[in-house]
Amino acid sequence: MIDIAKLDVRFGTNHAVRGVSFRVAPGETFGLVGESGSGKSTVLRAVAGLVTEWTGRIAVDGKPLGRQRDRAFFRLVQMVFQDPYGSLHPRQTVDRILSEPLAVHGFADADARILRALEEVALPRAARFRYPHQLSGGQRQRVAIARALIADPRVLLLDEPTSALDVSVQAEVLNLLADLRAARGLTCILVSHNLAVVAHLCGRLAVMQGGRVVEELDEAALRTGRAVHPHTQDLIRLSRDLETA
Ligand SMILES: Nc1ncnc2c1ncn2[C@@H]1O[C@H](COP(=O)(O)OP(=O)(O)OP(=O)(O)O)[C@@H](O)[C@H]1O
Repeated sequence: MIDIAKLDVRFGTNHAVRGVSFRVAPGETFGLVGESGSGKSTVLRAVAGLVTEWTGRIAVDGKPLGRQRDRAFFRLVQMVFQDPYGSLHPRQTVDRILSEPLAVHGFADADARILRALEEVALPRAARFRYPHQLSGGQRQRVAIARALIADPRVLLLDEPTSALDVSVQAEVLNLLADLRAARGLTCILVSHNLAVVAHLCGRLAVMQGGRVVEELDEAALRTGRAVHPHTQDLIRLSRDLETA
């Protein structure tokens, strides 16, 4: 369970997130959608402990989080970023990339876990000894997902996890994420500017504009296309345009 109440984030004079509140039930995938600069990533990064200039309340599994997080938190809550090239160390093999979190969290069965993780994200065993530049964009994102999951987190924060990928592999990675969160019972927040991507994975979502949540939609509203806020209508039109482009 993730509980966010009256979250405010300021970067100097820029009031980036303004009183955002929502709850994510255990095992649910909640979407945050909105145009560029609306504050989606900042909300996610505050939950992840990567942004510390926030006020309000963030709680995971009933436990309120402080601005500084400990090692136990980073085992529980993991994040996948948009650009796997940027988030994977270019001079580390996949084996090293996957070994590091296991060493940090003191796992003794690293070898078996790495092989299981590769299988889980449908990468061949041979990928273990490759460097990021020797993999395709989709394969790199699979490595980033494997790294996020290798120490068995409960919460997965996904920041535009498919937008840096070719259209042809976006659906593959989205389907992989859907399978993994179901198999592992993960609680997820998915951020995207593309409502179609969010609707694919999320039963509920919040629409952000100018740092605020302007509307929360559930599955029924998504299915019927009912959206009362004009900004949501704009996002629906935009994602249709992206689909047909
Ligand atoms: N580290 C930072 N320092 C200063 N300003 C920041 C920082 N991170 C984000 N901002 C500002 O906060 C606002 C919200 O940015 P944020 O990245 O959360 O938006 P977003 O909706 O995720 O946009 P995008 O889809 O383009 O990533 C923007 O005005 C941005 O410039």
